[in-house]
This record gives sequence, C-alpha cells and structure tokens, in this order.
Amino acid sequence: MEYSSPTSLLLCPPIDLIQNVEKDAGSDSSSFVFDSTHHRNQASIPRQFVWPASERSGASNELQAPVVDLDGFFRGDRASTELAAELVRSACTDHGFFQVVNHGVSPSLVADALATAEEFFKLPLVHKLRACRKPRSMWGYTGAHSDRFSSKLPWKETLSFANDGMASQSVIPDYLIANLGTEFHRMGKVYERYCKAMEDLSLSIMELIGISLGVDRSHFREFFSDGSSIMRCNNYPQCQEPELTLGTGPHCDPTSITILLQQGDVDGLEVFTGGGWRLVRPMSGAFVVNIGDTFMALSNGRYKSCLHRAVVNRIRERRSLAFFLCPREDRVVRPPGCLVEQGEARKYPDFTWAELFDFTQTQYRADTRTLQTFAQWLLSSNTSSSRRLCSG
Ligand SMILES: C=C1C[C@]23C[C@@]1(O)CC[C@H]2[C@]1(C)CCC[C@@](C)(C(=O)O)[C@H]1[C@@H]3C(=O)O
Ligand SMILES: O=C(O)CCC(=O)C(=O)O
Ligand SMILES: [Fe+2]
Repeated sequence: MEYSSPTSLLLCPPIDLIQNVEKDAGSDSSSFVFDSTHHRNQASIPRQFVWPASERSGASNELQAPVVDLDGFFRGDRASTELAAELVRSACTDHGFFQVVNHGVSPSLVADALATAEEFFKLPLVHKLRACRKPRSMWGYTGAHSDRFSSKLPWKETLSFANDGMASQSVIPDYLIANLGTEFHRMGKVYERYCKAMEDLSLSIMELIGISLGVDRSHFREFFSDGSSIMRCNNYPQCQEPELTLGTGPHCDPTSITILLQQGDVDGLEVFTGGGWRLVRPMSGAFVVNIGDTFMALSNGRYKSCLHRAVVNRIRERRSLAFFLCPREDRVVRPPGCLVEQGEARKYPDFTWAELFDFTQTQYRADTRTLQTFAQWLLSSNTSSSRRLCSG
C-alpha cells in the first residue's frame, strides 16, 4: 500500500465530527520547524508543545504487562501454547498490553536497528529534512508533526517506512539512498531485515491471538498475511519542561497490533488502565505488544485497544521502534461469525484499513476516541450503513 492520497468515499463527513485536525494552511505556525538541538537548549519550550493539564497528569504506578514466552508455541508444545494463549486472552480482555520474550528476533538485529536510528536522528536537521515526509505519505522524517498540527505538538521526531511485504525488493534501501545518499544503504538493509522480522513475528502473534479467541488458528494469520504495515522509529529528545508536554499524546493505535521496542533503560511508555496512567518499564529482550482499534473491531470489541502515551524527561533522550501491523488496504474489517454470538449486535461497522488510515491523516488526529468517532462518522456519512453492520 502506498499510503498516498486515497480516492475515498469519505470526503464529505458531517462537519461536527471534524474536530481535532487543526493545521490550517497559512496559519502563523505553519513555518514552525522543530530542531531539537536548538529547542532543548532554550529556557522554556515553545507554546505549541504545551499540552492541557488534564492530558498530562503523572503516572501513579507500574503496569506489569504479562510476559508471554513464545518458545513453547514456536516448538508446537501444546501445554505451553495453551498457557501463552491464556495470558494473551486475559491481557487483551483487560487492557490489551502484553510483552513477548523468546520471540526469535536476533538481539544483534535489534541492537543494529536501534544504533542506526540513533545515527540517523543525530544528523543535522538539514540533512534529516532531505527525507522529510510528503503530505499524506507514510514515508519519511517528521519533526514534532509540525507540518500537520499547530498545537499540542509531540516532543519527538519520527522516521517512518511503509511496509507492504515488499521489503525483499529493496524499497527501504532505495528510499533512503534516493533521499539521503548512498551511505544510507546499510541503514536501509538493517530496516529491511527488521521489518521482515516484525512481519514474521506479528503473524505468529496473530496465530496465537486466534487460538486465544477460539477462532481457527490460521484465520487472523491469513487475514494479515498480505498486510501493509508501518514501521516507525521514534526519537524523544531531552526536554527542559517535561511536565508541560508529551512525547506522544494519549491515543489508541488505529492499527491492528503494535510491536514496540523500548530502547535500553529509559522509561516513557504509559498505559491508562484501572483509572490511572501506569508505566510499562522497558524489559531487556522483550517487545511490548498492544491491540489497536482495527483489531478491537475485528474481535467485535472482545480485545481492548487501550489508551497509551509516551512521556519525556529532562535527562535522557529516548528511542523506540514501533511496528504497526495493518491489513491490506482494501480488506473488509469484519469479525468472524464465531465472535458475534447469535442475537448479539455488531459493535463496529465494516470498514477498510484504507478508510480508517485516511480518517487519521485527513480528518481526525488519532486520540482517545478515534475508533468511536470513525464508526459514528461512517454510519452517518454513508447511505449503506445497514450493510456495514450485517453479521454475514
Ligand atoms: C495510522 C497511524 C497514525 C499514527 C501512526 C500510525 O501508524 C499508528 C499510530 C498513530 C499515532 C502514533 C497515534 C498518536 C498520534 C499520532 C499523530 C502521532 O503522535 O504520531 C499518530 C500517527 C499519525 O501519524 O497520525
Ligand atoms: O514510544 C513509545 O513508547 C510509544 C509510541 C506510540 O505509542 C506510538 O508510536 O504509537
Ligand atoms: Fe501508540
């Protein structure tokens, strides 16, 4: 999937639903550019980075996200697979966050991916901007998303690649070479391998999730096998006023599942569960996995897409690598029959990933209520809304 301008049927939403995409061409902040080396040395942060107090209250305690050992599942051991599926089921019905260990991704690949991200983010801004993200594309560098938004800017830089199973065709190295120069070939190769490893791991996790839901174990693996995922490197620079801002604002991932690598020992990821924000500490050798909105819809609401955010700090910069698994753009997201009990209503209408992705890029800045607002919007803007809710 190219993640460029879609020819969507969603171009005329009811005006009251377009709430939080506030970047207006020609606004006074349209020329604002986040240069972390400059901005982090000022006395205070620019006002565009200040978030409302209600969205940045501190974390109260830790969330011990269940640790799922994948070794027995990979070996085909029945008892270990059942145990792993049970852990996944309870985590996903509760808050949607768990961690995986013995996942088969080589530690040296992980180290290489983090090291190359560090090399990239340490480049001078003018250099990074050569790979800057074009409007409505999923490829490239952004500083604080200031090209898209003018307030509540996140204190972060990102580098993203779309990953539609074409990794083996050198698209990532080719993109980096074309935009940054031939010396980025190696970085491209590292991300090509990392994306392939994430693709394989995400499909295995989908199989385990299928088992945990009592669905044919190959159902979700197949559904996502020709998916078009997104790989994103996040860099959160040190911040002189961390209590005023956020690295990534409160949101539920619109995607299906996210496999997140938290770098080293710098805290930042927080999940809202049990009435408060709770820190998920980085665990060496583990990936954090969370359910996103698209999977919540696919499971007819059984598995939760939970609110989370990333905070920043004064002392240490932080990096994370997020792999967002998405279905092929035109696949209809509809729960399998066995997840809609007889007489039970469908919780969400049918949609395609292209529609939801487009919504987050052009209509609605992903936040705490993305799926709810999107579903409402689809049903009110489309005449065939009854077709979108049938359970067949
Ligand atoms: C489909 C997507 C939109 C965002 C990237 C992603 O691939 C998955 C998560 C979304 C995001 C990270 C949620 C928080 C707000 C956001 C604007 C961000 O801070 O990056 C979101 C991404 C986006 O680019 O719209
Ligand atoms: O960096 C993190 O820990 C979380 C980032 C995140 O939630 C996201 O990119 O969707
Ligand atoms: Fe997220």
